[in-house]
Amino acid sequence: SASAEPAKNNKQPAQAPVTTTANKVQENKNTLFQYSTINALMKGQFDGEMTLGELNKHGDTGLGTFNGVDGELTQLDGKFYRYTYDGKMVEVGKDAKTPFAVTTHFKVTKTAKIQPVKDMTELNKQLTSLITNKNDFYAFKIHGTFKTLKTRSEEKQVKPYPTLPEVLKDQSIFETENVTGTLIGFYTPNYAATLNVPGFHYHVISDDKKKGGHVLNISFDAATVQIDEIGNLEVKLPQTKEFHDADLTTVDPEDVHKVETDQQ
Ligand SMILES: C[C@H](O)[C@](C)(O)C(=O)O
Ligand SMILES: [Zn+2]
Repeated sequence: SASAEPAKNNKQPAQAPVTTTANKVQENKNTLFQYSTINALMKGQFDGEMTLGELNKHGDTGLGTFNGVDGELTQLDGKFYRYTYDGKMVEVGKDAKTPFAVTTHFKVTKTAKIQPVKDMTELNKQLTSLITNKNDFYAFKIHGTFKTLKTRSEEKQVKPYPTLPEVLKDQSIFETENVTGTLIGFYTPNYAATLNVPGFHYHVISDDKKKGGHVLNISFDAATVQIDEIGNLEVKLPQTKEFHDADLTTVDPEDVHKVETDQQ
């Protein structure tokens, strides 16, 4: 018999899924990629497997450190720089490895005016007022002339590695004035404090690529901040024995706060 005509599908076409603006925004939000976790770094896991070349696939703007915690890592426009223990800024090739770094393909979702900032507490307060979703992650970029800048770096360690707080007891500190450059910052919600530095974490690099490091304090006149609201987090977990064997729940976020901020 003649093959029956396929039954007319007289059903209405399936309704397109209703997407709320939130979902729509969610789909378009950026991703933060990080290798390893701050708790692993705090416990002295200073040798990662991830190369900067690999990291670069996940972002063009970021911060972190190098294996052996050999100085401060700042990534700007897809290039990596090390601010060394003795205060030199050197560009680093893509074969170098990192035990902890965060990066994103920086995408400006909003810009805002920042009023004069007398210290980091003030900067954090102003950026907090610009954070619309406190449980999202954020990346920031501020290009300007920093009236005062206090940064740190640390010396390359040898095995058996101490903990990060042990290393940073001997951090080197640099205080400079009138530095023109780019401040790169990340905001991590407190609920993610075992993964990344809770609150704000900034690294800086001068336009002349001579100064930089992990920012302990800063002041500047009015500036414009570029904000990148992040709605996705990708954590690459080290496939190392030390990562698999570690108890990563015993780090006190207060200890992280202490090593990440100005204690002097
Ligand atoms: C050790 C270095 O300063 C790093 C990873 O940027 C940080 O912990 O703040
Ligand atoms: Zn840092």
